[in-house]
Amino acid sequence: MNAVTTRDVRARKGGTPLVCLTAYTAPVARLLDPHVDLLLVGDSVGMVVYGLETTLAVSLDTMVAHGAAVVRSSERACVVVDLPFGTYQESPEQAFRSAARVLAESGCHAVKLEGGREMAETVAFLTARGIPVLGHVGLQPQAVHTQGGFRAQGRSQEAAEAIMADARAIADAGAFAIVVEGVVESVAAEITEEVAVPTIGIGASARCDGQILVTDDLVGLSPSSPSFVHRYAEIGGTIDDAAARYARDVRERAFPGEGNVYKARQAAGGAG
Ligand SMILES: Nc1nc(=O)c2c([nH]1)NC[C@@H]1CN(c3ccc(C(=O)N[C@@H](CCC(=O)O)C(=O)O)cc3)CN21
Ligand SMILES: CC(C)C(=O)C(=O)O
Ligand SMILES: [Mg+2]
Repeated sequence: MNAVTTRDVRARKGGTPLVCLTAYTAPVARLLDPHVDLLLVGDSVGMVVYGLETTLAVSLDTMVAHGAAVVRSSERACVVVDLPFGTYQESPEQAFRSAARVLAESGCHAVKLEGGREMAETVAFLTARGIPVLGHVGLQPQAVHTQGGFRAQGRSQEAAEAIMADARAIADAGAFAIVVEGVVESVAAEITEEVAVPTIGIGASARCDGQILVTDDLVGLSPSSPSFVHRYAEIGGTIDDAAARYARDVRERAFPGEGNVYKARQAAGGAG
């Protein structure tokens, strides 16, 4: 089991900001693990890795497969796996079955689910039965069709109060932390002040107890990224350059060279 537990995450309320990133694959998990407190196997995998337009079509099997890869390739970070659309909203019992499968088959520490007051009963049901839950309020990508697209939430006083009530309900139900996505700074600040567990912001200002980003956005692998992202690298350009040089070398027969071929064995009795 990885070193950072969900209890450690919860205890960081008001302390050094929690460093969180998404990971979907073994090589990326291995690289990020020493640097972060929490690795999220997000259902954004559907958009980022599988080229889907939304996260809605991501299956539990997909989350289990990527979750297991990330768990196998990390030793420090707390690993959390998103429950995908349609695998938890129906009832607390459905959520428990889905979450139990994810924990058993991936080896992760916790699950994340989107939603506010309507999901509080489910969060309490899971936490009472041994499954730590990370909440997710504000912009909820699985609610893209009811929230009017991937757009900032809580801009009116009324909407801000609704998100505040959602965060409070999820925290009171036992979530160990809450992702707060796509809200203005004043709303993030108020939630962070009011709820007892850490807030982890994405596009929600610095007034949170931690931050999370999609790693492909961070490193410049996504073709485009939301405006709140800072691209710390441009890996896309590096891959483009490598592919262009490889293509040129193959066409010019400059690759493979002398050092890139298997040598025939000098065995007695001739070729082999
Ligand atoms: N690559 C990637 N990064 C993400 O942060 C991310 C995903 N994919 N997929 C799942 C969700 C969807 N999210 C998104 C997707 C798009 C915007 C976006 O385009 N936002 C606009 C503003 C839109 C508005 O408020 O009207 C922006 O410019 O930031 C934001 C969050 C966050 N998540
Ligand atoms: C953006 C984060 C919070 C997420 O839910 C995901 O990557 O799926
Ligand atoms: Mg997600």
